[in-house]
Amino acid sequence: MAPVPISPINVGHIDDVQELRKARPATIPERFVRDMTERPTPATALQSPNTVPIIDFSRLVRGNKDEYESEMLQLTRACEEWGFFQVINHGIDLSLLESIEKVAEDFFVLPLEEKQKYPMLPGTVQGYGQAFVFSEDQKLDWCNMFALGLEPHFIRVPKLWPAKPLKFSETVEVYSGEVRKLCQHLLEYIAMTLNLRADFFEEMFGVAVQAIRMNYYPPCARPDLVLGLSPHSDGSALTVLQQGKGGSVGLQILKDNKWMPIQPAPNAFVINIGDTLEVLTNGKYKSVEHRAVTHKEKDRLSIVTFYAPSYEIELGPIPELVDENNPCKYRTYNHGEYSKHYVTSKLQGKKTLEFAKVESKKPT
Ligand SMILES: COC(=O)C(/C=C/C1=C(C)CCCC1(C)C)=C/O[C@H]1C=C(C)C(=O)O1
Ligand SMILES: O=C(O)CCC(=O)C(=O)O
Ligand SMILES: [Fe+2]
Repeated sequence: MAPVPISPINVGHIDDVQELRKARPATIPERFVRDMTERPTPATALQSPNTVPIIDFSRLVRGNKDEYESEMLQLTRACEEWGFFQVINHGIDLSLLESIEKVAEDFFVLPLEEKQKYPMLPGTVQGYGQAFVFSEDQKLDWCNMFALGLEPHFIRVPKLWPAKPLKFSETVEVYSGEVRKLCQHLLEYIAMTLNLRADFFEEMFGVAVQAIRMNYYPPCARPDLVLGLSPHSDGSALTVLQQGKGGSVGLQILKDNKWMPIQPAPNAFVINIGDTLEVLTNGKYKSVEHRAVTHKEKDRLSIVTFYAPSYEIELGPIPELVDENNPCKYRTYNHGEYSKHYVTSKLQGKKTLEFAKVESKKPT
């Protein structure tokens, strides 16, 4: 008997949102219209746009004793209470931030046929398209994505690196090298806020996995009905997000059970703690749920770097961070398996982290 083909995932037809925007249909296609409970919150019900803590990186690196100590306190508070912070004076050349934004914009404005030379196939996470779609009846995000695995090199898929715009690959390489160093330094300071050795994470992570994802959100005639990106927490250890200049305010985080918009500080990166740090710190530092909303007239671009341990490592709560007041909440698992679980599950709040939770003991 002929081998039975493994059934491909049937995701149905996925409309490209930039093309939809150009066609301006009279109504938003049903697959993008969210159920009432999922729709963006009316502005009046949002948490006021309180700014997430701002960390002045230059004060950590070369501040005097007082500056260093107050910045470290701020960093601790950010990781414990917010799971999000913005980093200013990060030392990465602003011209590089402009260049990555420019090549990303130039990529997204290419004709659809050109972008579709690099398809993100159903069930995969690299290339151009929509990730995390696994069925025909799943709601779609009002977003076009382009994602590439970067480090270690074996996760690269060379045929997905675009030929146009000409400077795309070169710019991604230089930018990612700088963001990688920033992640390494931030993790050193984060380790020290936990009374761990500065090189603790660097040593544990091995050759860290790094990926880049560019998200483009065209304007939407009915931003009240759709989501730019479904609520989720990131599977990474750290995520570094650059928001395009002049775009709408689109990122929202779940703070005290209410959605709060994040107003980007000029030339800053938004950093968030991913699931992996939540597990390693036994929940002391939180990976916070976030989503993106769209705007009636403005588009928005975000350039996101995921930084995570090598797939080989086994991880679980750091023993120093577990005690009778903070009992072990997560099991030990292989990070490669978690990554696989993450990229094969739909974005659904913090659901993917259930993979790592220790089953709660039933009262006897
Ligand atoms: C669309 O992709 C993602 O959202 C994403 C995937 C990142 C990855 C690649 C694009 C290439 C292969 C590596 C990796 C899975 C990291 C999110 O990344 C999160 C999820 C995990 C797990 C993680 O480490 O970052
Ligand atoms: O575009 C944004 O602001 C959010 C992006 C994001 O959360 C992600 O890519 O994981
Ligand atoms: Fe995210």
